[in-house]
Amino acid sequence: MILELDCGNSLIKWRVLAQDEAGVVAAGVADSAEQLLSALVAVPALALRHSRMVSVRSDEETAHLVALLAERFGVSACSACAEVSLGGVRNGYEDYRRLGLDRWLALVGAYHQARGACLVIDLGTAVTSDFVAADGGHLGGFICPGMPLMRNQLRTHTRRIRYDDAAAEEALHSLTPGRSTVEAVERGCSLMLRGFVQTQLEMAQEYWGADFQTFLTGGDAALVEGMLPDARVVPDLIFVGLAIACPLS
Ligand SMILES: Nc1ncnc2c1ncn2[C@@H]1O[C@H](COP(=O)(O)OP(=O)(O)O)[C@@H](O)[C@H]1O
Ligand SMILES: CC(C)(COP(=O)(O)O)[C@@H](O)C(=O)NCCC(=O)O
Ligand SMILES: [K+]
Repeated sequence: MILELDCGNSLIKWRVLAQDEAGVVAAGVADSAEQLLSALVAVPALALRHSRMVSVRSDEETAHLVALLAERFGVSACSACAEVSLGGVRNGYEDYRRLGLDRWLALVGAYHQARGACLVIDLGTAVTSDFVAADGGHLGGFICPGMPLMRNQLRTHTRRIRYDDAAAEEALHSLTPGRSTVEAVERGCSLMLRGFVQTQLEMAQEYWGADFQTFLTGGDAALVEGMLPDARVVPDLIFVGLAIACPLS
């Protein structure tokens, strides 16, 4: 079996594939390395032979996780690293090592599936967009705060914005003007994200007309899914790129 990990700033997304990479045996999200280990131990008949991972966390935190996996399961994880080009895509950053590895793998995965120009939007702790031209040239992208960061900034830097997570979820069932603090904040932040996404779409149209595909991924993709009926929602897009970055043989 193969263990795949995507360590974002908020959550570790994990899944276990059958040895032939054909199917997903188990999958989940974990808050911490400890929670990940408990979830893995609970997978029936777990027999890990390989592991690959991508992390945007600190080098220390990533190394700690690699060490834990080696100790507990005897696997040495392949960690995706920065590259100038991969899977037909050329990294567009001035310094290719500075592009977030999650962005890199998501856009490599998207280009692999689109085989043409694509716009990749990842809604997690941060929201990122990346533009890849039909010839595989990465044009660059944008980073802005995601939903968790926007709401926490408001909660932390004001005196009277206070509400719990359950109320937040409820508030997003509509986007009409808020009639309570929680509705006003959650809907306001959600509209900011939609405005960002709309701008990305317009920019892609300026570059490529109608000749591109939009990919949505990340834990908060559902917040904007409705405004992009033609987008491909691919929750495991980073894992598609990860398999290209760390092939088994
Ligand atoms: N099972 C879950 N547990 C917690 N948050 C979740 C879950 N599923 C989706 N989310 C949402 O995903 C967001 C985090 O997205 P994610 O793409 O995992 O971020 P990151 O890659 O930065 O860790 C959270 O803001 C939350 O709204
Ligand atoms: C932009 C990010 C913080 C997004 O992280 P995420 O929301 O997926 O946890 C991450 O890709 C990152 O640390 N990037 C390095 C800076 C850059 O891409 O320019
Ligand atoms: K992200």
